[in-house]
Amino acid sequence: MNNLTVVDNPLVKRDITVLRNKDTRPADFRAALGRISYSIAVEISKNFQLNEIEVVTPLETTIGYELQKQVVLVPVLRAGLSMVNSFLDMIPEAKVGHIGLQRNEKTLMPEDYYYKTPKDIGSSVTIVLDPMLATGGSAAAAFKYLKERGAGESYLACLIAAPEGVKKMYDEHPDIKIYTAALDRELNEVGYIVPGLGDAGDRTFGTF
Ligand SMILES: O=P(O)(O)OC[C@H]1O[C@H](OP(=O)(O)OP(=O)(O)O)[C@H](O)[C@@H]1O
Ligand SMILES: O=c1cc[nH]c(=O)[nH]1
Ligand SMILES: [Mg+2]
Repeated sequence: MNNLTVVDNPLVKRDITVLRNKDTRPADFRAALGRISYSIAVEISKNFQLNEIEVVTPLETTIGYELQKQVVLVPVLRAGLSMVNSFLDMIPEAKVGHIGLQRNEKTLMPEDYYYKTPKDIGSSVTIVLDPMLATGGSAAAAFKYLKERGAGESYLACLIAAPEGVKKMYDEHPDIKIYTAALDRELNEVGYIVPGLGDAGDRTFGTF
């Protein structure tokens, strides 16, 4: 599907392996997740438009560049939080909104518990951060909320995507470009991505 870019990079492949390993402890899990997030941020930033500006070096005046649009990062709580610092390192001028969603373990439907996004989202580039795209219910709900508030140019940054989630996003939000570090085989009978990495929130914060 043309809404999906799988970031192809040897360091990302190595770090996805660290994340998949069931014996990786939370500190190493967070570190690998942060390193992959840098690569995803770079890939997404290739879409950004620039304004030319003048910059005065110690020697002369020359052409420089600034981002045309404000960037708004929107981590989906909880697991998306672990991607924020890497994106902010790359885009320090970005604003950060938050969306709280938790999948109901029986119905697999997302249940919302928190929203806070900047007012000028309509003129910004919005990047939703969530390491896991499983059924796609959470991502689709996040973009529904953001579009209701006027979001325009928007991207989804994830680490592992399932084909089911990519399809749901394509069906409901075909304008959203998804960037992932891996496209996995399928969802299992309880809605987990396989081979996957388990529950990203639990593995990030040690809540198992
Ligand atoms: O595509 P979906 O089927 O909606 O599943 C993906 C969602 O599940 C995980 O969050 P979870 O509900 O486990 O919340 P948590 O981050 O607080 O653990 C993940 O971080 C996504 O938000
Ligand atoms: O495999 C999955 C599916 C949803 N959420 C996760 O954290 N992992
Ligand atoms: Mg979870």
